[in-house]
Amino acid sequence: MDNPLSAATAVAGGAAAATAVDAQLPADLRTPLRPDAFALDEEAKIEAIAGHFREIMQVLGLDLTDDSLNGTPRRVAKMYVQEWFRGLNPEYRPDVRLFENRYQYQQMLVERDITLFSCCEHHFVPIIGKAHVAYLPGEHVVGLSKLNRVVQYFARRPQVQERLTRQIAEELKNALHTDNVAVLIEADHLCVMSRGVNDTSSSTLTAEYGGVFGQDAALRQEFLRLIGK
Ligand SMILES: Nc1nc2c(ncn2[C@@H]2O[C@H](COP(=O)(O)OP(=O)(O)OP(=O)(O)O)[C@@H](O)[C@H]2O)c(=O)[nH]1
Ligand SMILES: [Zn+2]
Repeated sequence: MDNPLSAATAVAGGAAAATAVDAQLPADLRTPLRPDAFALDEEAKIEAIAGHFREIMQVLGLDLTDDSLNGTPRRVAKMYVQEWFRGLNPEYRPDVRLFENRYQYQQMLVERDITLFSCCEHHFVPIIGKAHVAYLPGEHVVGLSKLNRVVQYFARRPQVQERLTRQIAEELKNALHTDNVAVLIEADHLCVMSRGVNDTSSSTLTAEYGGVFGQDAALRQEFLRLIGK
């Protein structure tokens, strides 16, 4: 198949858009993207991926005239572009709305058990788990759902759990104007469970403690207690 990026569907400005992705994060935390990451629009990406996935199925020997298999290449392509890897598109970066902390709430706020669905960038199979985030409010508080949305935005990419954890923490620090942010992720990696070592009982925990969470062991303990650890 021809390289779809050399086709007439390529649009000017793609390079500029790609460098804007994760620009708010330190360079070593940005998801590695090609400069032409946005040269194709969503529909062109779905078409191109469907074509490639059709070839994979054909190489595997599957009969694509079968009415159950026939729609699979496009189904997978749509799932990749619009669902699993939606967080690669900076148009979906959540707008984190802050409110004035009129009630002078000073204690830790914890959003726990946030549903986490991501994809292992080494094997392209799911990572499934929970994220727990906390922050100490200053002059502002955040709309609760925005915490979940930030988790989901970075999760919906090919990922390693360490980078995902730090991306969420850095984004929240920027958005909430405070370093006092904690993120803990516990997740099952299907690449560990379903292949390779085939271990279905182990899980992976990662954490990032910013500001006073990094300095104050009692505060960290309180966070861990509140999330049931
Ligand atoms: N650090 C880290 N490693 C991960 C993550 N997800 C998957 N991996 C690991 O990435 C590694 C890739 O190692 P390779 O030896 O190149 O791949 P492999 O031959 O498929 O490895 P096995 O899984 O041991 O069969 C594996 O050890 C995976 O368990 C993650 O989020 N963080
Ligand atoms: Zn993996």
